[in-house]
Amino acid sequence: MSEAYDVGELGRPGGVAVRCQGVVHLYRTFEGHDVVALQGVDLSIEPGERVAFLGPSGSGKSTLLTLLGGIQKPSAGRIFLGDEEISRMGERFLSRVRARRVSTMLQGSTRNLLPYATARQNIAFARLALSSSERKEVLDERDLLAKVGLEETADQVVSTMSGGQRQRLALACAVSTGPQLLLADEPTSQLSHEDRDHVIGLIHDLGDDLGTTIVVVTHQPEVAATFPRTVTMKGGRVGSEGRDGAEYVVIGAEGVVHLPTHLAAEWPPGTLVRIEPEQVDRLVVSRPRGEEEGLA
Ligand SMILES: Nc1ncnc2c1ncn2[C@@H]1O[C@H](COP(=O)(O)OP(=O)(O)OP(=O)(O)O)[C@@H](O)[C@H]1O
Repeated sequence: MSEAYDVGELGRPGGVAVRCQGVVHLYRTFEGHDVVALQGVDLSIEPGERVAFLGPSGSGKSTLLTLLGGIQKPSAGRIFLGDEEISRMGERFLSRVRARRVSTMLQGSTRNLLPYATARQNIAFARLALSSSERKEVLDERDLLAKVGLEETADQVVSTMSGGQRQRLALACAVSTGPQLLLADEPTSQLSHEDRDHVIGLIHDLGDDLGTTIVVVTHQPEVAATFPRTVTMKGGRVGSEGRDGAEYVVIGAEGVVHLPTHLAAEWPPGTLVRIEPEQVDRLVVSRPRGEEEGLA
């Protein structure tokens, strides 16, 4: 692998752009079958943008998040953070990206924390890979714990904390390295409404303060509604996107367009349609006359 990557250059304060080109990911099961989790994801996220990934179970949200976080490498396709292609980086560089530039909160707070350590010790552990000069650039531990409302709990052991406290600590650990990209898989599932709103509010506050690019996977409409952009995964691809409350379907590879979910049952696979350009920015999709009656 090239020695040219300067991971430090990825790490200027603020957010980083994320770009996926034709990303495919397969899992090999114990039985030797291949499961296609992602089948051609094209996606661009601007520096500092905040995006919620939505979609049915199994549509590939978590897989995409782990690829963006450099936890797994895609089977095919390319992923860029800024100008650097993480899908081609060797493990040595990738581990530095993970330690300093991208933080991933996995699903379930306990997977992100050391249960028998205190809040303070967890933050120290998350920062182990930072150099002494990098440590000077990141938020002071006391300020960080105060930001997430845990200043009184600094010396409390994680296993004695409530679910909301743990998730706030997991967030503090994730941002303690000053990442340019924060990825969070279902950070508010299994929390009370009050804790959910608190954690999501903190994620947005940190985005406001630090300019971090933020991607959150969620099944909760209340959480998705707080994000200016939503990306809905469908069958391992980006099916649709929401921008400022309006929903758009996304033209995929080879011009493929997913139907809006509420129409998919009415227009099943195999339905004949005619596509006519009405204007340069307007297409009309229609079934040939009589086709409606012909459908089951
Ligand atoms: N480790 C694995 N081994 C084999 N198949 C896997 C593995 N992880 C995920 N998959 C499969 O890949 C596909 C995408 O899974 P993924 O977890 O990314 O979807 P998801 O949209 O995050 O689902 P959920 O909302 O349930 O978390 C699914 O078919 C899933 O069964």
